[in-house]
Amino acid sequence: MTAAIVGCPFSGGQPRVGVDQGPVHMVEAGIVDQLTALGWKVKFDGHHQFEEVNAITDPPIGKLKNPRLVSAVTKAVANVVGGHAKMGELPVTLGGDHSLAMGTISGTLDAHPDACVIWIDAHADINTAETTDSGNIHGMPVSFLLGLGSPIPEFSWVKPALKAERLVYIGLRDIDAGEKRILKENNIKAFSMHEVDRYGIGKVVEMALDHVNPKRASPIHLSFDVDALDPSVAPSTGTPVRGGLTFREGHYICEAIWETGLLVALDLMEVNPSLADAASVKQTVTVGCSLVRSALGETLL
Ligand SMILES: N[C@](CCCC[B-](O)(O)O)(CCN1CCC(O)CC1)C(=O)O
Ligand SMILES: [Mn+2]
Ligand SMILES: [Mn+2]
Ligand SMILES: [Mn+2]
Repeated sequence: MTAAIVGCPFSGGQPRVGVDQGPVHMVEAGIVDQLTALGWKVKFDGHHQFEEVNAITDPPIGKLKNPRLVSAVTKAVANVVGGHAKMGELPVTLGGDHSLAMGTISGTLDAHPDACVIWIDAHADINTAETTDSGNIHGMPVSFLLGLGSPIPEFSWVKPALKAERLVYIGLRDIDAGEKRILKENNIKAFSMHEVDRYGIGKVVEMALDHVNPKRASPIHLSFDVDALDPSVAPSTGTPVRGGLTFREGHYICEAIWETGLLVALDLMEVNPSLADAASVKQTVTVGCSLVRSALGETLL
């Protein structure tokens, strides 16, 4: 089995400096060797460079910031991820901000049209151009993938290839008013931290899989935003929210999804190695690498 590390040093979907260095720190922490030690054949052809894309002038479109940059980069990522998937490889995309998931999931759905998406996050990332308050596109990728909101010409390449019933969230606890409306209107299944507390992570993952993958027959794209974890576990991230997943809950999700044998793509997003002291940065990078290993088969026994 081949894992393709897709390093995406990209921060255009949000305003905080540093999240583009997330992939660099994870590779420097040894994720390639760690996956090789697990038995994976690992492809890493260097981090994807987006400088040439940075050059374009890119005034906001409505509230959306860096729209042309985000569109161009995520389109490139879609081609890269889709290409690896079509070669039967497992793309492991290291972010970089979560707007990248517009590209990774587009790529996965191109190769695996019947894939389902399990989105681990404190946030729903489902704002449309009409509902966003920040204009930061890392809060919007899911709306593009579902084809919600008014079409934006600069994003016309994004096909609404994701069906609402093929999407499930775990870890939600900071949802904007507009997003709450969108989740309800589209009957999107979401297990917030309340459900995690109430049922326990084991039952929540089982219910999430029962919802999007009842026969355990569809490929799974796991999109993991490290801010789903409690800030005490992953402090160095752009939009931390208290009351998150424990270290073990985060790892259980990855272990349980690996156990299905259905994982076809993984995103590990929003590690920003410039937002905390050295020890906290190291902790966050280390947790990110550990989650990737667990999603790719590392077990405790
Ligand atoms: N929903 C937020 C946060 C998105 C986070 C994206 B990520 O990939 O990290 O999941 C806005 C959050 N909002 C900002 C102002 C606060 O007062 C309330 C929360 C947005 O900017 O759309
Ligand atoms: Mn590549
Ligand atoms: Mn996110
Ligand atoms: Mn988030």
